[in-house]
Amino acid sequence: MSLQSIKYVPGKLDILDQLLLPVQSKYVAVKGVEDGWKAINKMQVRGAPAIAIVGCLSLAVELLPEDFDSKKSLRQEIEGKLNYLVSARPTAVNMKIAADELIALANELTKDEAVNVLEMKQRFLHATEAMLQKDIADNKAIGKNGAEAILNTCAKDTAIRVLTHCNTGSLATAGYGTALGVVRKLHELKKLEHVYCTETRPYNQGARLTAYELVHDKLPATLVLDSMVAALMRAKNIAAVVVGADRVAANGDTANKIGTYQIAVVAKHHGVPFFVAAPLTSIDLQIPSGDHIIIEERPDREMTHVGEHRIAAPGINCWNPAFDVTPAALISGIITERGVFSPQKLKAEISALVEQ
Ligand SMILES: CSC[C@@H](O)[C@@H](O)C(=O)COP(=O)(O)O
Repeated sequence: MSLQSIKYVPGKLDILDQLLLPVQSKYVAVKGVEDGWKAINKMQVRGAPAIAIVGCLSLAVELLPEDFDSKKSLRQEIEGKLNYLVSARPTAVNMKIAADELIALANELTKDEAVNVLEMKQRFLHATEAMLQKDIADNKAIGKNGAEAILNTCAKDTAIRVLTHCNTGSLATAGYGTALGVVRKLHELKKLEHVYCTETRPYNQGARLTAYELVHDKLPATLVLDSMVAALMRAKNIAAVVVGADRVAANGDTANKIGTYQIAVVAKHHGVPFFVAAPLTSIDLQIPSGDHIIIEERPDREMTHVGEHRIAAPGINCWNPAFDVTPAALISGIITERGVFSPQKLKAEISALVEQ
């Protein structure tokens, strides 16, 4: 079974259908933007970084065979299609940030008189293709920074037991993973005694995807239900929690998979450090706090059914927000490829980095 969620060569994009995992490992072709939008919306691909990469590469696949009579028409096509892709899922910011950067590039190339329409298309395609390699490099740096941060909170030679939520691994990214990259790095350093992963109802990213990755990579791991987190912290001496992010606001408030907030509350009660691991492309300095994050609500069916089998009483009302916002005050550190930031200093320190 494969752990590569995205396969791309110029003109051809295939994604591992995450709706079928772990029972079936099947790749589906994404032939253009419409396929990309549907794959993201239906969650055949999911996880904030993977959503952005698949969205942008779906546009690359569509543009490759097309001819444009002017840079203006190419620019219009790029802008319209990217904005459409942003609308597939609202909470994760990575697709929006990627779209803004690529639209800015298209604007720049349109104005540059030394660049013709063919060159403009080539330069645009290269920019989208570069996202795959950059994401893996960023994740490796996140893994290293996060492992160091967790080791720094523990006495020397302590056996590290960590808890993670949702799926943030190879399947949610171009490879290696963010929070799961931190866990992988601890294991590579021979410092990981055990990782616990939550089931992550209702879509079961933990039980289906994270558990699949952990078994595949032979990490010492145990699955727990979402309702077991407090008991787990009391019984198993958890050294740290590490989770991913869909959007981090300027004040450090973090939207992530539903259930993250209650894990952070429980971690605070037990004095367990709670880390968020995310690339800079998940950080939205444009919004002051988590109150401005749109939380996606998903169909009732994800709660009432497991596969084709109904588990909830027919007729019951459901509320199914896919994400929640963990207040910055509950977060010990935000681990990025450029270092670990305290939520309170995030905006100032990241702005200074970006200006460098
Ligand atoms: C590296 S993935 C980070 C987050 O996107 C992840 O924790 C998460 O919440 C994914 O939600 P999903 O609804 O599966 O796309």
